[in-house]
Amino acid sequence: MPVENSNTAQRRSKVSIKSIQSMYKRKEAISMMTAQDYPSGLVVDQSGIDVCLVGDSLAMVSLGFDSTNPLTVEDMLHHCRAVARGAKAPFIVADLPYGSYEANPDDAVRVSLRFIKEGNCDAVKLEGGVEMAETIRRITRVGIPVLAHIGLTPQRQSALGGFRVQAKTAKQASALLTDAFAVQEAGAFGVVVEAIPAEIAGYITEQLKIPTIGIGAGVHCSGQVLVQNDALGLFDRFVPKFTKQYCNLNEIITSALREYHEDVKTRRFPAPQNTYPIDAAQLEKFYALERERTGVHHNQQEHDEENRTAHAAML
Ligand SMILES: Nc1nc(=O)c2c([nH]1)NC[C@@H]1CN(c3ccc(C(=O)N[C@@H](CCC(=O)O)C(=O)O)cc3)CN21
Ligand SMILES: CC(C)C(=O)C(=O)O
Ligand SMILES: [Mg+2]
Repeated sequence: MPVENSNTAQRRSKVSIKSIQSMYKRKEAISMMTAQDYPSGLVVDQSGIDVCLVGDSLAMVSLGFDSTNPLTVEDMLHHCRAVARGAKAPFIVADLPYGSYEANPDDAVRVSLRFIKEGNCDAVKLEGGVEMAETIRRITRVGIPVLAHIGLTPQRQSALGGFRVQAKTAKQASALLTDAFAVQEAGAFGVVVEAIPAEIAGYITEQLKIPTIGIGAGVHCSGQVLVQNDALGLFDRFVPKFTKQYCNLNEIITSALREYHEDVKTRRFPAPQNTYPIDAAQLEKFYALERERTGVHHNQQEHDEENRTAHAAML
């Protein structure tokens, strides 16, 4: 099968904050997908997706934690750098890790600068509404675009009582709208709205003059985001209602690895085409050297015979 070489494939141009704003103005839906390493960043790049989120969900999908909270800044920077090597064209947003930005705006500015300077990202994302407005203002003031995240904020799952749908009551919906206005006013270039009723997300989208990026928030948002592992069927824990699984990579990969395992056991792999030859004269010479060294006569036919005997004994 011919494999498209990324060196010869045409490179699309870099998505900027300006292109995001122009998509929003044209009412063109913004597509965003997470990535956590070089290959997952590469496929986000190759599939034409606009925005690549290095989501802290990687704590769960790549590192196997039960929540996003244990992820450190150093962990996240390591993943961001790998994603950036693969996702050349998409606008790259880094999720600020839990505990790195909440205590005060100075911390938030410092850590955000690290994600631009050392993480090779274009923007940062942080969870919170009204209470994070001052922090968002401070980060944007030093020239770093901020994506806000309201509704289900997974880093606060303990206070929320788990990964629960938000804004299901009129009062909570009003509070969420207040959060949305606050992050917009603070200078966020967009806001992720997670796990809220579609009508509320649609209403917030109408009210704002910055794009809403929905995950479990219905079709009326300005854009959509999914965790790549969920979309590809490469995660073993939960399947949120809002996920659309486009393929089942877990199944495909497991069956491929089973086949490999069988090939090794049955010695179908490696086949001659996976094997390096040696010039016959050189091989004869080598055996001659060995005869001299050991005094034992040894040739390839004998060697093959030994292998067959050993294999038969194993079965
Ligand atoms: N793989 C993965 N995908 C995600 O979307 C994701 C993560 N990890 N980690 C961080 C957060 C956690 N998220 C989640 C996790 C579970 C549900 C979930 O199970 N929701 C229930 C509804 C619960 C209720 O009744 O309110 C569902 O059935 O969709 C939702 C969001 C979203 N984020
Ligand atoms: C689900 C998205 C929005 C996220 O925050 C993540 O992947 O961490
Ligand atoms: Mg996140």
